Amino acid sequence: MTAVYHVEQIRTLESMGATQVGQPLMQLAGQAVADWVRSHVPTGQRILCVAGQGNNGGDALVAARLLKQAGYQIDMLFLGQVATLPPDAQRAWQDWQATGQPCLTALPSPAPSYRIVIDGLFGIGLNRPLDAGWMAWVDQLNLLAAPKLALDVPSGLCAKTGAVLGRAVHAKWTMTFIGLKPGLLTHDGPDHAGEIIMAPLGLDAHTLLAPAGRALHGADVAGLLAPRLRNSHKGLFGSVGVIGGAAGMVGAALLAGRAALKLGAGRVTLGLLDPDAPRVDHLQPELMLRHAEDLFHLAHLTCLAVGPGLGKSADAVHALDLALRTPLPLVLDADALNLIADKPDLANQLATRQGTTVLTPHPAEAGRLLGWQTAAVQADRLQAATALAEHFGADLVLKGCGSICMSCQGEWCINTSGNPGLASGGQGDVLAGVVAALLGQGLSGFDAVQLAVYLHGAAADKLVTEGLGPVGLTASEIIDAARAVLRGLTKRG
Ligand SMILES: NC(=O)C1=CN([C@@H]2O[C@H](COP(=O)(O)OP(=O)(O)OC[C@H]3O[C@@H](n4cnc5c(N)ncnc54)[C@H](O)[C@@H]3O)[C@@H](O)[C@H]2O)[C@@H](O)CC1
Ligand SMILES: Nc1ncnc2c1ncn2[C@@H]1O[C@H](COP(=O)(O)OP(=O)(O)O)[C@@H](O)[C@H]1O
Ligand SMILES: [K+]
Repeated sequence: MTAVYHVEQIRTLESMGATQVGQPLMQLAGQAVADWVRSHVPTGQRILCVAGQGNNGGDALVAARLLKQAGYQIDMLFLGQVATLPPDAQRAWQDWQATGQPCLTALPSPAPSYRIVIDGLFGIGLNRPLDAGWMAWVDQLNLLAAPKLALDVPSGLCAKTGAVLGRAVHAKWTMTFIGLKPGLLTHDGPDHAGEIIMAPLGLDAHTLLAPAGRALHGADVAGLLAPRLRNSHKGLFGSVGVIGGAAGMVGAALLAGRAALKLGAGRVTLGLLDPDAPRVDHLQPELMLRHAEDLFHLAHLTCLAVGPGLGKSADAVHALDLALRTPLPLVLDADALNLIADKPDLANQLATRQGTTVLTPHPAEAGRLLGWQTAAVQADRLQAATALAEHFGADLVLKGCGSICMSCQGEWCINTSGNPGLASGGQGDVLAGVVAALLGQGLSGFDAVQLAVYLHGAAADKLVTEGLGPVGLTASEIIDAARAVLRGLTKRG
């Protein structure tokens, strides 16, 4: 379990930790940076250290001094005002001055060839968009060929949300202090943070403060599905129904159904809305293809996924209405979510239903459900997911880079698997099918969401590692790869 802390919690930990550790945390932060650089960059190399006007700059100043002492050539670019530096950073500035080395206020021209750039412009104190002057500085840093090591957070990235506030440093590595922040893991965070290096600064944050959430890794979901007894039968693994597949969108329901089957559902029946839908899936003849309304007469169903290729016809509304009235665990995706956003009656049914419900919105669908612009959802994905869970009392995933899994109780984690190979049509249908398969096998809504989201991303990562994609990765390919990843995550008997 990797803990994730809200920015305010990091501040609390800082003040608790300063007394626990017994020395200024900034010294420890600078020391951690210097230690890391010394183990990655040969002594004597030229390094650019950039410090801004807060404690993030103080970390850079401490690291610069220690690296200078260790024999590196340091160009110290200081972009703050000495008089307004916070006390610890001011001390770090004085210590740098005492080395007799200058502080630059502009990059040398032409820019020297640096081995590495240390970014200490802004950390968790960034609280508003960068103005043109700061953006120009970030642009200058990004233009340098040397790889960047961001301190705590890539400058310009909001540590809380992962939104770029105007412009942000593209780091190859981010050394983050005390604990992970949500913004490193979601939205634009992963593209800017690069590899994350944790520097706890001697604090055992966990024992001081319960984290707000978690980063989702394979170890968190390994063993959620128990190994199967030899004396098993298909009735033990769920009978999943998928409702969708209106004219022109039958493929979406097929993808969800195939995914449910290959991720272990005992039986899968598709309820298709297209009157001319095929009666058999020749690629996956194990699927049973029916008309949508037929599904409500099947006594053996244990779980329903509604939405893949559903459309917004009267028949779709009727099927969704019936589904919401069943006590079955439900997965609601795509147009099922859009219909709920459009129709207060359906929204009310969802908010008051008793059974397990899992919502799988992408940001635009989440925005429709909340009455927010998509941009507002992306501007604070965690807040949007929290608002959805509170409003509908459902477990959910807010999809996209750094998918947020949120329980109906407000427990959350941010997925670390996946890549842009998943940004193609049909991938959401597959995810909905995987969630349904796992609900069918008896997982709770939140466990099913976490395992499905992790598997879906890890499947894409596996394919990329094997040399497929990410460009052109198809949803169909994800299904078999997810099955292979699941095999590795299931407890051995
Ligand atoms: N306080 C502590 O005990 C520790 C703090 N640490 C470092 O301190 C950082 C936080 O320090 P600060 O709170 O000083 O914050 P920052 O150093 O992130 O920057 C805050 C400063 O930038 C200004 N600012 C914010 N947004 C701006 C914008 N868009 N344009 C221009 N100026 C803007 C603020 O007014 C403030 O002066 C952490 O990220 C971490 O790097 C570490 O040294 C660990 C210990
Ligand atoms: N850049 C990305 N990184 C990680 N996961 C992604 C990325 N882009 C898309 N995904 C994932 O792929 C899936 C796409 O779902 P969705 O947008 O509903 O697709 P569709 O409607 O075409 O089926 C989601 O699970 C989403 O989290
Ligand atoms: K920074």
